[in-house]
Amino acid sequence: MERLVIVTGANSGIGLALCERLLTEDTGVHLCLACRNMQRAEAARSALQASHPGAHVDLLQLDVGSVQSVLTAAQELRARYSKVDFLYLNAGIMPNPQVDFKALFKGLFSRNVIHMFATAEGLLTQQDRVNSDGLQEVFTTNLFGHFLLIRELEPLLCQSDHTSSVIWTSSSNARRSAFSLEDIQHKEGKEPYSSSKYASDLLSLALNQHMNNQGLYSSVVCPGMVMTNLTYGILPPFFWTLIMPIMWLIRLFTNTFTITPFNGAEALHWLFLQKPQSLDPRSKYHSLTSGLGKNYTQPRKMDVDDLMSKTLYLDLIELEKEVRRDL
Ligand SMILES: NC(=O)C1=CN([C@@H]2O[C@H](COP(=O)(O)OP(=O)(O)OC[C@H]3O[C@@H](n4cnc5c(N)ncnc54)[C@H](OP(=O)(O)O)[C@@H]3O)[C@@H](O)[C@H]2O)C=CC1
Ligand SMILES: CC(C)CCC[C@@H](C)[C@H]1CC[C@H]2C3=C(CC[C@]12C)[C@@]1(C)CCC(=O)[C@@H](C)[C@@H]1CC3
Repeated sequence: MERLVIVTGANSGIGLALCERLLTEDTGVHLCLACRNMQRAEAARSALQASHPGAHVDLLQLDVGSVQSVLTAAQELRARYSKVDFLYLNAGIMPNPQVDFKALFKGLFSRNVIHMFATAEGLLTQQDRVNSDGLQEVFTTNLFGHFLLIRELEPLLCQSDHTSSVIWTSSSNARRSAFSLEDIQHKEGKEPYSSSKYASDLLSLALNQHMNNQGLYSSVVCPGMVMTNLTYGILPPFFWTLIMPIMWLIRLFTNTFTITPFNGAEALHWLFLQKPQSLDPRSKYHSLTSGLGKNYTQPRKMDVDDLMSKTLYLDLIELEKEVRRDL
């Protein structure tokens, strides 16, 4: 039977590469590209249909950073479809990133150099802002908008005799110490990206605990270090041109430098082929590329605990009530 796959942030980078790979895997797949910019979404659909003539590709206007847009989009999805098989929560932002060059230089000569290149731990800060809903923008885009979308799509995701998969594009940059239950939106700190990605790891665990019995399974993925609009935004273009040979060289020493969106989409594609019941809710599934260019997926245990994940889940439900009240 035709499987319906919704991908947020599908017009570029890892999301678009995933769509390409899914159509190559299964020409019968029914894709829905959920994007904030319809011109870019149209361009993505044209590219997909050029390489896969006759492919079934729908478009949906969705800005996950806006509560009203999520509610409107979910209503449209409920009107269009009777069930959802895969929901890839892939849209994400890292606004105004700043590289700490002092830490980078220090790290280059430390024993942690590989870890530093794999996770960017301690290297990056961002400048967040408050959106028109009065919420932190990174938190809303990377986490809360997606949470609301799942809540709104429960009738399509949770059905008897049917399982559905929700797959978060998280990151190895997710770090417990960047996240606080006292400040889930990360209003205070300078690492909203890391905080939001750690929150997605916690939330995925909670979703499994609350919703597996309704047929919904959640997983998290790290695509590795991929050259996309998000990464190109971190340094000026001339700098990237300069260091690109170094990036390919680093790839020989770490399997996390997947570099191309096709490689980065490896774990997202791999999860499409698995039975959701067979997956480990406490593992993050990493896209990896060997020095010789072989792609593979590897589960790695996450630094998450049940109490934190449950508390975050309840806090998000509370926040959801508040934003609905304020609409
Ligand atoms: N690149 C990397 O090395 C890594 C990336 N990731 C994650 O992968 C995911 C995909 O990013 P990547 O492909 O790298 O980067 P891109 O910038 O290429 O893709 C991000 C996508 O998200 C969309 N998006 C951003 N904000 C919103 C919004 N408010 N509503 C709807 N869509 C939105 C973008 O749309 P638009 O074109 O309109 O901006 C774009 O399609 C992100 O979640 C990112 O955090 C994780 C680890 C590493
Ligand atoms: C001199 C060096 C060759 C310069 C490269 C330094 C940095 C700009 C990169 C080193 C590690 C990279 C990295 C990311 C972005 C660019 C670097 C900081 C990510 C943060 C991109 C988004 C993610 O989610 C992470 C998994 C990436 C981890 C590594």
